[in-house]
Amino acid sequence: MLDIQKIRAEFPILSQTVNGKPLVYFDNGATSQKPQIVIDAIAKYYQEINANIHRGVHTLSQLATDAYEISRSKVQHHINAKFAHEVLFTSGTTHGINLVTNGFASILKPGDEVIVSSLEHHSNIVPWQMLCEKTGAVLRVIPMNEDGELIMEAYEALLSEKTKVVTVNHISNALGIINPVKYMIEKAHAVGAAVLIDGAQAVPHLKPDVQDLDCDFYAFSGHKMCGPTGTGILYGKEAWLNKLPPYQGGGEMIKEVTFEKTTYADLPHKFEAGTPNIAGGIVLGTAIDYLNSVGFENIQKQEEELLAHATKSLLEIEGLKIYGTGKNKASVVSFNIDGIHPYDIGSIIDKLGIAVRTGHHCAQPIMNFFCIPGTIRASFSFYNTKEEIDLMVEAVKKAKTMLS
Ligand SMILES: Cc1ncc(COP(=O)(O)O)c(CNc2co[nH]c2=O)c1O
Repeated sequence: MLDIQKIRAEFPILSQTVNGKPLVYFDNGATSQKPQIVIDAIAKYYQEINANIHRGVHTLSQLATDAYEISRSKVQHHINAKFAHEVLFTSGTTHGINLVTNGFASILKPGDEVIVSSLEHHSNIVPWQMLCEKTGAVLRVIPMNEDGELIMEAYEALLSEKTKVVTVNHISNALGIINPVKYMIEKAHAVGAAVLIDGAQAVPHLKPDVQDLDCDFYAFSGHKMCGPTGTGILYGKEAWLNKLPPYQGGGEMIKEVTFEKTTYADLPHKFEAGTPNIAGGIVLGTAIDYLNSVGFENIQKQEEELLAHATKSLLEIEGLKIYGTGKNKASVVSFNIDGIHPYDIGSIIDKLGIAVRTGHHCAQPIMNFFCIPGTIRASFSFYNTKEEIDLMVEAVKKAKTMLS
């Protein structure tokens, strides 16, 4: 059982006031808040071991290199990757997905098919559209139902020998729907397709096991899981990463450079050109240690209670509709109130200290499906409380009264 007040005391920002009111931070789907141990780790790096990594002969460089590679190893064990060199540091989910689509530009042929889902964030749609435009491959879309769930029968009907890639998010950022990714991966592999899982919204809530999932790629961002912005991970099966060409050219990613020919470094460095976000990569490991110290079972229990309380309380408001009513959900509630634009609700409750996100959440196809301009999205983390949800519900009622 989590001691929530003790947890909250570890997050300095949670004691902030906004517009003269206590901050109620319900935009965790956009980025999570950071515990003091993560904040301190960044300062500690720059105070004690800051140096460039991997080629320095001096002690500080070795200390920084060791810390960076220890963090890589922490990520490897956290996601249960077979090898540390299957774990690539990126600047975030978007970077990781683009690294993969860049690689497939030399693999896909005209007529090949890429399957995406209708629940995707733009970061897992646009790179694939760009890839299809470049290669003549065709994008296919898995439809969703009114509950915001992907229609598996339609997915299986889309699969064929033409399918070369299936890419889907583990959890939808706009609706909170948890997709049956293990099942989808099995079906994709049965036709010989590779699978990328966009884990951006999953890693704050669960520990992905990439070997159990058997996904070929798994991308996520550090900033969504109590880590620094500008950090992320792309996991790729060794065989796939050895097949893909480098994403960027430069220092670090080479074995030998001559004007006649350059040979590339082995994994993971082939995909890690230039000076990386050293502090961010090291502190991502600190964030992972922190979440594991809280315990994902505890996190999931707390967030399930928050989701249930928010869903029940919001539905007591007349004219309120929740989008994403499927049974398997993470702690996200997207909703609207009849006749009121989400932006108007969001901006009024902000004056009362309530931080939610309104709009299309970089998931415009979902909004088009529901024929809405956007939603009000409240996304909870383990450090939020039922009392905060009650404050949000009261604020929404006040906003509704003002706007009706
Ligand atoms: C499912 C999903 N995929 C990819 C991304 C891109 O991650 P980035 O590269 O770290 O930006 C996001 C960011 N989602 C959100 C960012 O702000 N509000 C959101 O819901 C996401 O939710």
